[in-house]
Amino acid sequence: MERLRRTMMFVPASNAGMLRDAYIYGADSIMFDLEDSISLKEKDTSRFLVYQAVKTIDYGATETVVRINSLDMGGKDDVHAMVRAGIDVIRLPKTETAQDILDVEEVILEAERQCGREEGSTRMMAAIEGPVGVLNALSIATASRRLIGIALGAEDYVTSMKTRRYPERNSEEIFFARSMIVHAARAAGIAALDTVFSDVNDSETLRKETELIRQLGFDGKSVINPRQISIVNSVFTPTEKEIANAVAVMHAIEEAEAKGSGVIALNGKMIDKPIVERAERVLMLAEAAGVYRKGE
Ligand SMILES: CC(=O)SCCNC(=O)CCNC(=O)[C@H](O)C(C)(C)COP(=O)(O)OP(=O)(O)OC[C@H]1O[C@@H](n2cnc3c(N)ncnc32)[C@H](O)[C@@H]1OP(=O)(O)O
Ligand SMILES: O=C([O-])CC(=O)C(=O)O
Ligand SMILES: [Mg+2]
Repeated sequence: MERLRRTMMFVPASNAGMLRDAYIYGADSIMFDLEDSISLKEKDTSRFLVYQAVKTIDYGATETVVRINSLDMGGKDDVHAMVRAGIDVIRLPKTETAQDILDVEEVILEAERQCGREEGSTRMMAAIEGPVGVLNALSIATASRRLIGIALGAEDYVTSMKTRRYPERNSEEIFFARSMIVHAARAAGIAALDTVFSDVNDSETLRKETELIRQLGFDGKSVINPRQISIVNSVFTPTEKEIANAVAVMHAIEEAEAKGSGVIALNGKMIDKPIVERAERVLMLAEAAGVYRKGE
């Protein structure tokens, strides 16, 4: 079954209390940040705090991700510590080329060998946060078998594009980047993850933005605050109506197949292979989210 990645919550690694409690809020993944939310002075202590947290806290089914620094800014030490601690996924920020991925992968492999961790078991994801990365999205997404997904980092992206974010105007300034990322991820068969929404008090706009990215085909979104989790999770969880429709589609196609046909009408709408595939995916996501059980 596909792993749910509806929400990936950033947790500043300098905050021991947040590191301890981060998994209780129900995000599918938690992402310890060693990069831009950490001041230069705090980098070493933050790395040590995450190392201790990942080694000693049982995060249960929650996926653990760490956002490292670039390799020339402490990223090598980040990778070694995180691989040793047993992190699930290493996220490379500001990825520009496939070579960036290969360079980090080399350090990961070296770290796995040094600490006796199974080779290949540390997964990776790449954040794309600038025009070069956006234009290279497909080669980045296909650079390594370790990659579980690619993500947009829109705050850095709009800064390098000399604009800002306009969530109140349908975010047209990031539509091209989002489209490139979702296409590259789908072409590579990995997850597409959207960027953060930074106004933690504006739940209405967050919901609208999440509905838009679901419409574009994304799997989930990064969040920065526990209050954002239930909103994003609910948008990415199939509704009762969607589940009932998917079940009806599966019944209809079974009926058609029993009669030797691959097409049938359901309430006036044609059902054939791609519609059945979509229904199967709705049921798989619903099952993974615990709102549906096969056979119901
Ligand atoms: C562009 C980028 O790079 S984005 C990625 C980097 N940025 C980050 O990681 C920021 C993460 N988020 C935060 O630091 C905070 O949520 C802020 C600064 C945005 C808002 O802070 P606050 O207004 O204090 O948050 P709020 O009052 O909602 O906090 C409520 C509770 O949730 C906890 N909490 C808030 N954010 C987080 C988080 N990201 N992870 C874990 N716990 C959190 C708080 O510690 C607090 O816990 P408590 O009730 O036990 O004291
Ligand atoms: O990756 C993210 O969503 C957060 C981030 O660093 C950015 O937007 O620049
Ligand atoms: Mg960024």
